[in-house]
Amino acid sequence: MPKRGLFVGRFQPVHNGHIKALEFVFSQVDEVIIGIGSAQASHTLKNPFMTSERMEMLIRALDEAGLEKRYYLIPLPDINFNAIWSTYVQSMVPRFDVVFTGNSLVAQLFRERGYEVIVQPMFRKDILSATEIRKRMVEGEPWEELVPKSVAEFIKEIKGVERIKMLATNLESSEKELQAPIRIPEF
Ligand SMILES: Nc1ncnc2c1ncn2[C@@H]1O[C@H](COP(=O)(O)OP(=O)(O)OP(=O)(O)O)[C@@H](O)[C@H]1O
Ligand SMILES: NC(=O)c1ccc[n+]([C@@H]2O[C@H](COP(=O)(O)O)[C@@H](O)[C@H]2O)c1
Repeated sequence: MPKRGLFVGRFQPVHNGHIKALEFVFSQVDEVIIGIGSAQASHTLKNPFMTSERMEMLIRALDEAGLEKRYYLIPLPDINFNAIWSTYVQSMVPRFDVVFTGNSLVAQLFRERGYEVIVQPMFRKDILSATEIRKRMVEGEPWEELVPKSVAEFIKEIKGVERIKMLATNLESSEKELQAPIRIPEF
């Protein structure tokens, strides 16, 4: 039976840290299950990309990195119920033997269910973070060097930066509306 590893992320967007982490995971097991977390979420500043777009980024980036082992991409909508989350994941994906993560909550939830958990190495977390990349996109700073070339091209194809900027503008104007003094209409 092939040894399978599970790796969960939101991939908003896929970046070079994910690929480095996945290179490590691919080196440890025969097959990799990649769970796409918060799969229901899109069009928000924290989760701008749809699951279909995140899948396309992963396919292109893994191809670019020459990671040719068998992998499965499985969307995982949030259930906001930590106590049963690992059991829920188990019900959504094929059998796996070991979990790779750098997220301490994910590690704890799987360890408590008896799974082997390997904390994967982190690479330049100061800049290789999706939060940093989204921030740079909103602020018009260079972000392309932090993601695989194929992902940068794809984000341009789908006008991803324009989407994030629009989401930031919408948020700013709704915050302004909330702060505006309440005017009582005169009758
Ligand atoms: N720089 C990195 N090096 C190695 N692994 C990373 C890096 N950044 C994230 N990961 C791994 O990816 C998984 C989380 O994926 P996720 O898409 O949430 O990344 P993120 O960059 O932390 O996202 P966000 O900043 O949007 O919260 C975790 O297992 C984490 O250990
Ligand atoms: N209760 C839950 O729904 C639950 C618990 C732990 C992790 N998760 C998800 O797993 C993913 C973990 O990825 P991050 O490392 O980006 O947090 C996220 O999508 C997160 O929402 C969900």
